[in-house]
Amino acid sequence: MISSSRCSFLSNSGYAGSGSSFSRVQRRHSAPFRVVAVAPTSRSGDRNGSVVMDLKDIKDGSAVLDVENNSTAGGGVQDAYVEDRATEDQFVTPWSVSVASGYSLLRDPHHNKGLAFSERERDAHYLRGLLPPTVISQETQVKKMIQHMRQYDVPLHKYMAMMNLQETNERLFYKLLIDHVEELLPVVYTPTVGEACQKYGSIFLKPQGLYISLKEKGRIHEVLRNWPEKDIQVIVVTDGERILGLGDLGCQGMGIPVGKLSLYTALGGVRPSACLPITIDVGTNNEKLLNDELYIGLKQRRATGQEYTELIHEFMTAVKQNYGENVLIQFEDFANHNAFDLLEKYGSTHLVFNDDIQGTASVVLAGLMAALKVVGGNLADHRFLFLGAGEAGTGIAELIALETSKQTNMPLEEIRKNIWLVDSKGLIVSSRKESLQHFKKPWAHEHEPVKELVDAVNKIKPTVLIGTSGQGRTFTKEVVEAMADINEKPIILALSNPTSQAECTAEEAYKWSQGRAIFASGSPFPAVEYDGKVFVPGQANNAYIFPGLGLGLIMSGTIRVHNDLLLAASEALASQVSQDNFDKGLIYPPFSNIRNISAHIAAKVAAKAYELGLATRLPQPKDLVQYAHSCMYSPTYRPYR
Ligand SMILES: NC(=O)C1=CN([C@@H]2O[C@H](COP(=O)(O)OP(=O)(O)OC[C@H]3O[C@@H](n4cnc5c(N)ncnc54)[C@H](OP(=O)(O)O)[C@@H]3O)[C@@H](O)[C@H]2O)C=CC1
Ligand SMILES: CC(=O)C(=O)O
Ligand SMILES: [Mg+2]
Repeated sequence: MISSSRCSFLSNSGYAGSGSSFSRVQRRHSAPFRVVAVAPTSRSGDRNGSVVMDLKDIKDGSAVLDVENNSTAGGGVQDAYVEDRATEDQFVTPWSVSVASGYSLLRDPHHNKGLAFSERERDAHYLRGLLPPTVISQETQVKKMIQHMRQYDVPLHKYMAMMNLQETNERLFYKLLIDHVEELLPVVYTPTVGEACQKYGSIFLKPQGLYISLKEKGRIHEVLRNWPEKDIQVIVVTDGERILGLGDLGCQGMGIPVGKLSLYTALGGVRPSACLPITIDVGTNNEKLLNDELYIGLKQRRATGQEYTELIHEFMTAVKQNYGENVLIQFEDFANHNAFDLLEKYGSTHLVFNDDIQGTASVVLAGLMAALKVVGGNLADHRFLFLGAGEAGTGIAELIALETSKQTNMPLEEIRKNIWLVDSKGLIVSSRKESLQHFKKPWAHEHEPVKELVDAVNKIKPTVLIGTSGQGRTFTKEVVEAMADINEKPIILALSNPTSQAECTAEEAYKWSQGRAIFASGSPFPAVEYDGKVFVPGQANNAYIFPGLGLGLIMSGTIRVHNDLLLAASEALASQVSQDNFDKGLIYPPFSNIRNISAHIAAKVAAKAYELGLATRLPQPKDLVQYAHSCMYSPTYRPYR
């Protein structure tokens, strides 16, 4: 056991984003400057394939090269980098100065502090005159920014303002998000991120994340090396085929990995420079996008079969080569015909986690564990019916079965018989078994065919109804009323995202059950007043789980995800629900306390990983909760020397 509970691996060596290009070079203005050309070929062996050049002269923190006075093609200014004087068909080199000072410091999102630069820093870093004279604290900046955000009526405008802040001042972005998490989560995450993905082509200003398309086949290792950070701990990757409940958005799905990773940092404390959002572009089958001149992705139909498999395999191999065994790869919003196979294929060779299958399962199981404290009984006493038998539905069903089996010592096959699923063709029953996708087969029980959900409710008589269909308003009045007829306190979870795809609204669930439903949804709904009582609906979203789970895996150096780690995460989350939360009708704790919750989840996950021998960071810290806290990134500004 190590005596210290301080984080020993997530070093923030003085500056935010310690792996960034600016941290590798001397920052003081008296140090020798280098000019870096962000050129595609590598001459000097410098990182990123950059070309390092000697300078003839340095003036006021800016670099001046001795260049020949070529003929001009417009411009005519004595520009140092030849760009203005090159003829239009001549090649120019995209120069940038690689020391964060002065003007470039203000434009470096990792180090920019805006008006919070102190008087001393303004002198030391050539900022005089580049900022208005006032100096304000980060707290005041947060106050100012939240007022700014509240001025926008349109959620998408808030989203764009938040993305702009992330690209301008990363620490302020995270401080704002952490301090106002309940207000801003629906902006950077579901539901607004869904609309942002749908309109990504037209709102796209600056690229975020890394794009790997079929064009890069055979060169993925090289493409990964173009990313400026080397010390990557978490990758969230999508191929954009099932973005929330919005279908195939192709390359525009990038909003999802970007959003999920901002939650890894804000909710789970993984430092931003260790997070890498990736979109794999194999084309899209979305006709609207294929015909949209503003579409940013490959305009071709999706590659499938061997072409798809080879690209993904090259990607998985390159990730391990570049970042090692311990990098966590989170698969996000793949279509189910690929998602289960990828998880199965890479589960034994990589640290992979499918958020839609596993993260969703863990968060829902936690909600159920909490709900049973209100409703009574054990998992084995309840009967479950799902609308939707894909990644989320069958993932949740399997984890419920696993936990019930552990609690009762009954075989999984027996327990599964209490869990029923409906897909687009109706109730999954044994007569359909031959034609079912492999992940549905374990749920094909003996029963006559049933087409409609309301009939399935009346026949199966579930105590818990879970929506994972991606189809809005499918929990109709008849369905909710049937649940309320069967149960004193029906548990109804409308998990589909974004809000437009939720199986029912919070208001509908409370109204149609006469205020008796225990309700939670994937996207947030406001509180509802019914019959003089205020009901606060909870948010059953995997965002409760993946940041803490990820932190637990990273801080323990765990090399494989095991179902017991998901169960540990569920237990940790369920244990954070207080009596006060229950009194308000909540089965999840509020997001306002999420960093503390994530630390508890991380600690439980790490403890289980150590117990199973999956953790490689030894010795095991004594106090894992304290250790998790100490590993968390803080967005507070650092003083610059
Ligand atoms: N709250 C959360 O944390 C999470 C929420 N989700 C949400 O869950 C939804 C589903 O995701 P996922 O499971 O990955 O998607 P999948 O595509 O894997 O599964 C969707 C399932 O819904 C079924 N379905 C579609 N239309 C109907 C219908 N009209 N009636 C009955 N069943 C229908 C499909 O049937 P068939 O197989 O016959 O096509 C399929 O079984 C999405 O909206 C997603 O946003 C997902 C992950 C996490
Ligand atoms: C929340 C999530 O992962 C989804 O809706 O896909
Ligand atoms: Mg998802």
